[in-house]
Amino acid sequence: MAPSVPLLSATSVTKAYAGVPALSGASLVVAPGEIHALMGENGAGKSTLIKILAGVVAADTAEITVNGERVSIDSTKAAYRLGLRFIHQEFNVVPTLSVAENIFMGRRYPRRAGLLVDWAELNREAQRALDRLGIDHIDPSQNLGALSLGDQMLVRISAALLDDAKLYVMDEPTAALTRDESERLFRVLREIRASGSSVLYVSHRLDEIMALCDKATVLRDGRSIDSGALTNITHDDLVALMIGRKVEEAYPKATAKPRETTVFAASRLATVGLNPVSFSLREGEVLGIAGLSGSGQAELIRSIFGDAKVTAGTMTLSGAPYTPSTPAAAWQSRVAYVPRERRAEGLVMRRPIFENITLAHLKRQSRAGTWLTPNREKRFAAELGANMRLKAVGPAQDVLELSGGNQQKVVFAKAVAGNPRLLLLEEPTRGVDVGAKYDIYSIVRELTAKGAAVILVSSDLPELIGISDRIAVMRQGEITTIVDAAGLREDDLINLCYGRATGMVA
Ligand SMILES: Nc1ncnc2c1ncn2[C@@H]1O[C@H](COP(=O)(O)OP(=O)(O)OP(=O)(O)O)[C@@H](O)[C@H]1O
Repeated sequence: MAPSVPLLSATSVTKAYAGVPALSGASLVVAPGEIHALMGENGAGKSTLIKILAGVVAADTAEITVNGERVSIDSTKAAYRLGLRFIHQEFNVVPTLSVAENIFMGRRYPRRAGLLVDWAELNREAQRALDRLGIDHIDPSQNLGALSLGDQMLVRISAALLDDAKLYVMDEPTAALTRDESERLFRVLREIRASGSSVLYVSHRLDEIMALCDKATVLRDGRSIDSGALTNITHDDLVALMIGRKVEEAYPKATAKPRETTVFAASRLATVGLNPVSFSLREGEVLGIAGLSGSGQAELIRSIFGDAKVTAGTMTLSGAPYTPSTPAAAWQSRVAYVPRERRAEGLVMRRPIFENITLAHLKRQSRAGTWLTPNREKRFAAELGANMRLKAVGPAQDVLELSGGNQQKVVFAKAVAGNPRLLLLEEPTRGVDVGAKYDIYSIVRELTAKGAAVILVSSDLPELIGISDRIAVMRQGEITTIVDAAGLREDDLINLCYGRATGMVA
């Protein structure tokens, strides 16, 4: 049988930013009717390759064919005309327009008498697009910007699925989705494959890739290290390919047990969206927070971080009343926070790495009289960066220029820089590669060994079980139970989140 013509082939792709290579002769070949994973460590070059295919970034060199024909992709329009669709966090949305307007952006709106936009029909058509993903909780007439990140992603995906394209490129589509939403997306992706179109799928979630994808291409340092079917490769081999070393285990072992001293306590703490909750945390303890998204996790974290008006109840920190009125006050009390929406909340994109890391701590540091000078700041940031294998030219590089996963490492470095007593983590390893995840967990362990307490909100259940000492389950704004993490099984935790009986807790 003659080998089939690839749907897309990109070879000898090179790209350097200010002389620093991001891609050095990478290649990618996608066949018709397959789901193809694009994998690699943070900074390996995945996004750069995708942006080149999307016509957003110009390659220095590239040979690209679509259905066997040589093409040049010099604009987003050119990519669109070739039947390539991109679903990307950063592309193609206007938060101030409605969901329906975003879905139909660049397309002809339905009109009445050929003149006036028929808004009712536009909304109905948008609802039909959402229906394909089984979405019935999003109102097509509301502003896109008012939706959660997960819902915004669902809208983007619905829009891309409107017309029959050849290749759908998705960069971490499930990062902000719940388990159910992800499952619905996977069903649609399998339909796309069955219809003969293809999907290029970028993700750091190996389990997802193993379950969904047919083939994978692994990038490392801007080169394609390997490409092939996923049938005969193990999870561990894939990890080793990606990061060039073996990771022995997913979670570093705790070296110390939580101590007796209480660091933080909440007593009947409440805010809008959070019914009274009470719990306490000991030195060196990690309390995981599980629950379906929107169960009150964000409200709990914001209350502790001085970013939500506490309506009832009290908090103590190291035994003293703790009433942070602003996030700045929380930082001053050595309560640190890694937010989930790092772009919006965690970083000043057009400032250097070292400033981002030390910004929140400067006041206290200047009082203590240490690392005041920019050089000291830079050295300190460089050391922290090295601990986390931050891939950057140096501490003076602007955060904007880093890959997504490396930006997340900067947010994490900022949080640990002030030696926190209480560390609040919301999805701290989202978008972070397996090797760096391990490094982040190791730093959490180092902090707890020194006596810090951690509250970890995560939708990654193995991570919650692997890192936490105890797990509080939240449902409808309440903590319904707190269980020990040791020996807890994933499906028991899922059942607790959904409020189903498990037989394991009274
Ligand atoms: N606009 C830019 N200016 C300078 N350097 C950049 C820019 N965009 C990306 N880079 C660099 O190119 C390299 C590849 O980054 P890229 O975003 O393609 O990685 P990635 O594989 O998508 O990583 P991640 O998994 O973290 O998203 C990185 O070293 C990054 O710092």
